[in-house]
Amino acid sequence: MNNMQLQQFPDSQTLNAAFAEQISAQLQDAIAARGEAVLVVSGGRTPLPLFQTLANADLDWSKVTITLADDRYLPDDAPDSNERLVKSALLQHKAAAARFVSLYAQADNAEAAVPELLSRVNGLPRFDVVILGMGEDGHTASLFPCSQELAAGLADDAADLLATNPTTAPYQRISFSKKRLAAGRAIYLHLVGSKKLQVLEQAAAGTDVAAMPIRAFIQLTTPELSVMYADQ
Ligand SMILES: O=C1O[C@H](COP(=O)(O)O)[C@@H](O)[C@H](O)[C@H]1O
Repeated sequence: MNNMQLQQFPDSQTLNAAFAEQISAQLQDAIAARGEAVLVVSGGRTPLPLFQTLANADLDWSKVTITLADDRYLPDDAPDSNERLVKSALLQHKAAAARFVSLYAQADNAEAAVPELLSRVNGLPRFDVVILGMGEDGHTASLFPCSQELAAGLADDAADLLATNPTTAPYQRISFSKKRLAAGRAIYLHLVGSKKLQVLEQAAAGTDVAAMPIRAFIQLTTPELSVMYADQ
């Protein structure tokens, strides 16, 4: 069963302007209702221009906590660290006042870092806005179809986060579980490029979540997944 809502934009500049406005309005509503807001973002290549736009949003960022849906298990100065991207593009300008919760802790490997990271994220309230990305294999966050940990990451009784070991992508990963992400008040999927739309259509046409983990979010009903898409 697919319940997603697709918002299609003529280009990514128009998408980013509208998306940043929507996100700030939802964070503002959360602050008005509960005194704070939690924003979960993704890494990879897609979100950079969105982050640059959102960083200038007029919002009381000091009441906003930002974390990542997932990260590569890398220190924050590594070129492929999602945290590095967030710090350099989103936690700037007005958004520099936000609190950032990192998914990196120094340990022998990602699995060994999980207990400390779990205690770091345990106190976070329900996420107000979750922005997911998607890979061409249908992975989202770091819930990869190829990884042995996928079932644990998709389980209804999953812990908030886990280490994953993709075999088709570099680096060990730390990922929030489907359960924790899907409990968000608003859940978006941010896609740019026709190849990504084809992958989404392929995902929407089937039901096997293990084959394409993004399906776990396409199937959500409360809230429905909002897809923000532009061809380029
Ligand atoms: O590895 C990752 O990939 C996905 C998709 O990234 P993109 O470069 O195709 O936009 C991303 O959502 C995730 O956060 C990241 O760790």
